[in-house]
Amino acid sequence: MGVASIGYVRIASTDTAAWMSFGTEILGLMDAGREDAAGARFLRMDDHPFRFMIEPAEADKLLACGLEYRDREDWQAVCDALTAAGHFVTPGDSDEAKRRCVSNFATVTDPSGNVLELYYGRLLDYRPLVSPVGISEFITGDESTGDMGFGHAVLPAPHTETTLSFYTDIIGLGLSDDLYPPMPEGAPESRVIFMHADNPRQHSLALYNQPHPAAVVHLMVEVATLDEVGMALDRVQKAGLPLLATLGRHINDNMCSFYVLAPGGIAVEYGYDGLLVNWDNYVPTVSTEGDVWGHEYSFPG
Ligand SMILES: Cc1ccc(O)c(O)c1CC[C@@H]1C(=O)CC[C@]2(C)C(=O)CC[C@@H]12
Ligand SMILES: [Fe+2]
Repeated sequence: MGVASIGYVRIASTDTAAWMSFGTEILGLMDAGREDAAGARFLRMDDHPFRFMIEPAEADKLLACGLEYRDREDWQAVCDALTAAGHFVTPGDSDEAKRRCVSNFATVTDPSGNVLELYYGRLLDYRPLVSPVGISEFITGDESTGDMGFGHAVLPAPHTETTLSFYTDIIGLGLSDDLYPPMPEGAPESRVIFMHADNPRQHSLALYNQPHPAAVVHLMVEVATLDEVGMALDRVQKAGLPLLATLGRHINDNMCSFYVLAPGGIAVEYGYDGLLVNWDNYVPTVSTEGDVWGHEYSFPG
C-alpha cells in the first residue's frame, strides 16, 4: 500500500536546450535522446525511461510530480479515496500515459496547489545508462532497497496542515521528520515536513510552509561518492552557476550536498550518503536543526 516512490518530475522551461545542457553537463544525467511532438526532452538516471521531463513553456517552474504506485489496485484505492474526500481526480488519457511511459495515471492537485500525477506500470528502458560526465550511478535503489525513485522534492505548502494530512491520510506517505529550522533575523517562521514513501529513502517528498514562485523549493538527486559531489561542485563553479547553499551535511537524512540553481531558477540539491531507514520500527521525529555543518544559504533579498 501507499506510494512506492517519487518516479519523475515534469519541468516547464523557457529554454529547454539550456536545461538539457545543465542536466547533462553539470548534473551528469543522460539525455534519453528523443524529443516528442510537443518539444519535450527527457533525462534519465537509471532504467526508467526518464526521471526529468523538460517541456517548453513561457515560465520556469515545476509542472508536476509523478508518484508511483505498485499496481492498479493500490492506485485505484487512492483515486477512490481522493474522490470520496472531495478531491477532483482527472484521468489521464492514453496518449498522455504513453508520453509518460506508464500504464495509466490520474492528476490531482494538493491543497496548496501542487500538481501530482499518480501512476502505475512504468515501461522501463534497458539501454545502459551512460553519464556524459562519468557518474558511476545515480542512487535510485538496487536489489536490496527496491526502487527509491529519482531523489526528493520539496514542495511549497502554505496550507501546511491540510496539505500534510492530504499526503499522510490519502496519498499514502509517512511522516519522517518535522523540522523548525533556525532562520536569519527577519525571515518568516519556517517549517519543513519530511515524508517518506514505501522505500528506505529517508524522505521522498517534503513540504515547506511558504509559497514559491517556481512551484518547488528544490529537487534532490543523489550520487554514490563524495568525489562525484565535489567534482559536480567544480563544474558548477567553472560554469559560474549560482549556489543556493554551500556544501554541507543534513542531520535528518545525513545527506552531504550542495544546492545549485538550474537555468530558470529551480534549485537542485546534489548529494551523496543519504540515510536508508527501516520504517518497521521507525518513530517520526521533530527537530530544530537542519545541518551537522555547512549549507550556508543565500537567502533572497
Ligand atoms: C534541513 C534539510 C534536511 C534534508 C534535506 O534534504 C534538505 O533539503 C533540508 C533543507 C530544507 C530547507 C529548504 O529546502 C528550503 C530552505 C530552508 C527552509 C532553510 O532555509 C533551512 C532548511 C531549508
Ligand atoms: Fe533536500
